[in-house]
Amino acid sequence: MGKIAPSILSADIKKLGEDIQMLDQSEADWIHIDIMDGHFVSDITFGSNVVAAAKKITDLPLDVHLMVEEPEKIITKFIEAGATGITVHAETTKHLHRVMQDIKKQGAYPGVVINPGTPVSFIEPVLPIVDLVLVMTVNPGAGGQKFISEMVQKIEQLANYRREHDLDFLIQVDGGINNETIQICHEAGADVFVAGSNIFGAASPEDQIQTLKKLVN
Ligand SMILES: O=C(CO)[C@@H](O)[C@H](O)COP(=O)(O)O
Repeated sequence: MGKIAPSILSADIKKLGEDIQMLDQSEADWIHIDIMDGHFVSDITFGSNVVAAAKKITDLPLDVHLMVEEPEKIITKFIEAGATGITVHAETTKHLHRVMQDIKKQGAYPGVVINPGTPVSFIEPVLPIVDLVLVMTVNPGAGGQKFISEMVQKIEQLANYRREHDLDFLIQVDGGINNETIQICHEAGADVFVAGSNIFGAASPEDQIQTLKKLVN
């Protein structure tokens, strides 16, 4: 069963609460929240207060994607705010293994993210202890970019690794996901599909979530 995780980066900030409530009533499986610090990526987005506010109005899992330097300094704040899972870029910390352990210890699922320029081999040592691997299919920092098709082989590589080593982490993809690329990623072995502009730019976001879900189920 493929899971759809709409990214609220593309929601209408003027009515973020309403958009989150709309997702809550839709067929979305998770809500994806992009946290940017203005250092690892150039933009700045939400803080843990947004996660805490979302938690009050939805029962959907809150999937927090940290695009921040030194994520170890802020994971506790986001978990206390209600994050169900935290994904951390492998490029942002010298202590990736410890951060994954700490996220788990604090009761959230640990996820590791790799940029398009980072190979799967870089995160092999943490694969046995993560619940999720996010393959960025665009360079992080903004919604609405074009899917980088070379990333499909990374999804296949991870799916093979998972099978060969009898592991059970989920494979998530993020960036440029639409009706066509979602099927390519699904066939390659991805399980969780983040989509921002494709959902919030649609005439009916609820219908588009349904369409994406049908394509992977
Ligand atoms: O993490 C990011 C961007 O850095 C994403 O979650 C985007 O929000 C995806 O947007 P679309 O490519 O689906 O518009």
